[in-house]
Amino acid sequence: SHSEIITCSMPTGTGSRAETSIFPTREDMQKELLKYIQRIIDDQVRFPGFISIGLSGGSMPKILGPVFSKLKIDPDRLRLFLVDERIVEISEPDSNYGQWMQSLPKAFHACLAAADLIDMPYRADRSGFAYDVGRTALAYESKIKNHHIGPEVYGRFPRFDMLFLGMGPDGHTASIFPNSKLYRLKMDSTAWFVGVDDSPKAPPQRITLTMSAINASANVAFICTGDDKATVLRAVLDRDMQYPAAAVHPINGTLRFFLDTLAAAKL
Ligand SMILES: O=C1O[C@H](COP(=O)(O)O)[C@@H](O)[C@H](O)[C@H]1O
Repeated sequence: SHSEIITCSMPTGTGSRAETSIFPTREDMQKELLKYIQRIIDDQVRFPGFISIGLSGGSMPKILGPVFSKLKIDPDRLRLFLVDERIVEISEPDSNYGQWMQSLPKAFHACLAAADLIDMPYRADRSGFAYDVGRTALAYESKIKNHHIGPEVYGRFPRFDMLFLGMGPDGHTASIFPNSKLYRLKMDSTAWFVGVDDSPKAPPQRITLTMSAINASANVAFICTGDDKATVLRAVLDRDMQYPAAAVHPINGTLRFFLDTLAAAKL
């Protein structure tokens, strides 16, 4: 039926399971997202330090942004980070940061301040491939580390309390694209963020959290909507590794899928 919320625990192909929920309306999805975030916050708020949340762009800010207005948390306890960013002016619709600043309630704008650390001179220089995206990524990573605003660190990687990922119709997640050097050659080594200058989806220049850092997170949730995702989503849940989204598998954390009925049509 298209009118009920379906939640089940799906095998992910490696023996582990991911909780998958299918929502008939955006409002239903937002209610469940609120419960999910609030539950983790209530768990974490007892401990000192910040609660760190990584946010993706694309369609996500409009879905997840309004949820923050109903959260019960002192915004001073939250730190919001961008999972990936496109190298464009903040005022352009492609800017993930710009989109979040439009969708987040004002009380949470300062929590996203970490995104301001993305080096503006590179972002502002529009002369084609003159940017050094690698340097931009490294500068962002270093600033997060040096300002001590980052997530807790376990070993070499950040451990976000929550990480929200999207998935493109081509199976990319964050800005890790299928067939890219980054994905094929596992070029992320121990980096938290890396530069991408061959994104097949415009804009071509981006920075992205690496797969290793993604998989070090405590709670990872995908938010996928729209019928153009249905075929690939089926393959991702079957762990077809040609798709970067299929490589998301937190080493010591939870994995959750929030889907609308269109994205879930082939499950
Ligand atoms: O380019 C990007 O695409 C993905 C998926 O976006 P969506 O609009 O299909 O939901 C997004 O998660 C990522 O942050 C973004 O930079």
